Amino acid sequence: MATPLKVCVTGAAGQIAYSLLYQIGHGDVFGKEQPLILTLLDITPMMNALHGVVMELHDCAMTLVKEIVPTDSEEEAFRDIDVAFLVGSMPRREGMLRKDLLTANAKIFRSQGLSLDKFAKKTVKVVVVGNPANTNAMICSHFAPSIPKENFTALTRLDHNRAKAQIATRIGVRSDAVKNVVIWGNHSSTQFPDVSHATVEVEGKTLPVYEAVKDDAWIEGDFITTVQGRGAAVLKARKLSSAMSASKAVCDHVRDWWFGAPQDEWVSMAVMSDGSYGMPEGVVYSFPVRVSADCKWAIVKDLPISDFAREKMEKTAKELEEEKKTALEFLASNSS
Ligand SMILES: NC(=O)c1ccc[n+]([C@@H]2O[C@H](COP(=O)([O-])OP(=O)(O)OC[C@H]3O[C@@H](n4cnc5c(N)ncnc54)[C@H](O)[C@@H]3O)[C@@H](O)[C@H]2O)c1
Ligand SMILES: O=C(O)CC[C@H](O)C(=O)O
Repeated sequence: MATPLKVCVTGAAGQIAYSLLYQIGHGDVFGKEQPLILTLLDITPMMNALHGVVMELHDCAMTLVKEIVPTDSEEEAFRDIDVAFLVGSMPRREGMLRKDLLTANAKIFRSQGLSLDKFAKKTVKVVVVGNPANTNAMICSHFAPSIPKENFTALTRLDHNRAKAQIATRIGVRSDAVKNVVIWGNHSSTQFPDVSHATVEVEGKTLPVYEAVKDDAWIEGDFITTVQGRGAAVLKARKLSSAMSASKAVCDHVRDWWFGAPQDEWVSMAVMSDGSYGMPEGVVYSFPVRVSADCKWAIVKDLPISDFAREKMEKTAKELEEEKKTALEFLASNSS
């Protein structure tokens, strides 16, 4: 049997983790042959609830899970880990602005960046889910300088899945018939869900999405605002943020990173910008990426960009630059 992979989930007593942990333990992310050691981090007041989650994980009788370590210590949670799912943070409640989250959560990601730098393997792969996910990933990477920048990503796969589902429903096909949508930028209401390069298979024929939908006004209007506002709409309806669809998307993101995404398709991942498409370097920006079987992602280059698209891509980039400035200034004046 393979050596166990050491995987950490933070926010392990929260609602996303409650769905996510079963999927990881069941082999949906790292495969059905990969044994796992799970380290579960949450804050001290949540330790009782976390013990309940551990009891349930045991009761799932999952053959791949060799050991479960619940803890409120970052050192214990991150020591020698291969993969980190950074879910733990305060979610937005109704009435809160995203900006409120920035300062509430920035300190968490500074602390976790510093601890990853000290305790995790240098090859650790990190996906940040806790909001504002892109900027939290930037902070984490900033405070973990000994870990390569390409090992830090943030989740925009939920937005990617939402975009695919909206198009598939509109055309009346399965969601896997829709390929190569792109989420550009921030996991926020400024994100740009773009289907100008996307295709859909309808009755055995591959068509551009624009041609199959035959309603440019919808694609450039309601489709975009629906995807941009989907998280807020779920929050309004449930009074809690999306957890089932978020955990499914986290699994899609890390499984594709681990095993490679299908070669005829790209996926959206928020990664450290290298300036591609003229977007600013040093912010964690969602791009279309191809992922190879050796766990390496690469931004898809040279897609033609219309004036309509560029304006939207720049707007979301500007928001990320502002978030970065606010977060780093806040952390500089709040040193503990
Ligand atoms: N990127 C996305 O697509 C996406 C989608 C949905 C939700 N989210 C975000 O994911 C985060 C978690 O959502 P949730 O619904 O599971 O929230 P939740 O409140 O149910 O759970 C969050 C958990 O994190 C824990 N936590 C807080 N500070 C911590 C710390 N320093 N270390 C470890 N754990 C800590 C809390 O105690 C809690 O158990 C939120 O920020 C939410 O906005 C992101
Ligand atoms: O707080 C929000 O508006 C969004 C919550 C979450 O990130 C989502 O996309 O479902």
